[in-house]
Amino acid sequence: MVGTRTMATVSDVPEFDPQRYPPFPSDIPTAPIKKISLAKLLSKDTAEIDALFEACKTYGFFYLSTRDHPQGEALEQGSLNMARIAEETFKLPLEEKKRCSMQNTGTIFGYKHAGGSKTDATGTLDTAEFMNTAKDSIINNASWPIPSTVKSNQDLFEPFVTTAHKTGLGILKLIGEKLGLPEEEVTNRHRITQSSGDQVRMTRSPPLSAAAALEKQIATPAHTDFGSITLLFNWLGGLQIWEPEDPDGSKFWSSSRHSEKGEWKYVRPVPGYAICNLGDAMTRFSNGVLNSGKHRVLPAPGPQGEFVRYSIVYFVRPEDAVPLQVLKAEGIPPYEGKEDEVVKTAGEHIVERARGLGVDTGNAKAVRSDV
Ligand SMILES: O=C(O)CCC(=O)C(=O)O
Ligand SMILES: [Fe+2]
Repeated sequence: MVGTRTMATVSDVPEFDPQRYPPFPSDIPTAPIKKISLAKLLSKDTAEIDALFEACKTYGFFYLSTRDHPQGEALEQGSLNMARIAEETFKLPLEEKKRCSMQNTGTIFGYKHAGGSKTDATGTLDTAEFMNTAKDSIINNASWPIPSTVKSNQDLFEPFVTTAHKTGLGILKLIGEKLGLPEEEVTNRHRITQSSGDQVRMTRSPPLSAAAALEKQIATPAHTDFGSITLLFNWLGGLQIWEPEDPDGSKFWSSSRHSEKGEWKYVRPVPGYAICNLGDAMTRFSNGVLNSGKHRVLPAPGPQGEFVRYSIVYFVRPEDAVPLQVLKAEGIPPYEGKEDEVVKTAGEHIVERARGLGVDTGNAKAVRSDV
């Protein structure tokens, strides 16, 4: 395989080419996250919904099948289209990528160059490039700058965004039902027509280097996603999730994720499955019942580490105007904080997170109100 790669000229060989990737090593411990069938969820299979709910209360991560229902097949095909566009996008001249930089949008939409954030206290820089395209640029004519490769492929973005949003929302509704939330409590917070932080993220990070320690090659540092649910497509390993040592020692898994005790476990990429995880908004809405799992990305281990790594992510987030507060339902412990606590909206929270990433959000509110 590698032989063919070195014989061909660089431009002949796509970087994103899952056919060429060797399997994930069989001798590395991986996180035991559950496989959930999209077809069974869509047919309201109660045992499958119970398994989904259990996954969301523990790891907050699960595999979602993409080959047992046409909706899943559309998602998988869409993710492949997105990854091919990602390769074209990252090859664009730096000026074109910087025209769309997060600094220019003043928010989390747009381009982040590799090395845009720190991965540890000694200032080691991350190695992943991101291009984030707002759902609202695709569906609702928002005027954020987008690169030429996204503009010329709007016809491929549109069905991917629509299907990913519909799939994510469908899962959120099932989880909401288990918590005792009426369906509209979930749907009215995630309408595709409303301004939100939903986005398609394309990522690219370099192969494993023998010259540096693994901890100095972090593509994306430890974080939790801050929306409601994330649909992730990756073809090479490298994603790790945090497994707390004693999750039952805390009242909820969601609080044990802050524990210093535990270990990072790789998530094996499995053909025919997306990886889904909940974000912080769901932990907040459910007062800690649901877990937004901590994770990070390293270069892929073993022979997979020879390849440039791409991933495609769709983030479903609450509408900008939604207050991030505990919801009332039978399955949610009542909020015990101050009644008069100032509650942030999802839109405000996003501006804060962007600032945390070093983005100058000085005029972010003015820009966002254009949407
Ligand atoms: O690339 C991956 O596998 C995960 C990316 C991720 O966690 C993120 O973009 O939030
Ligand atoms: Fe993430």
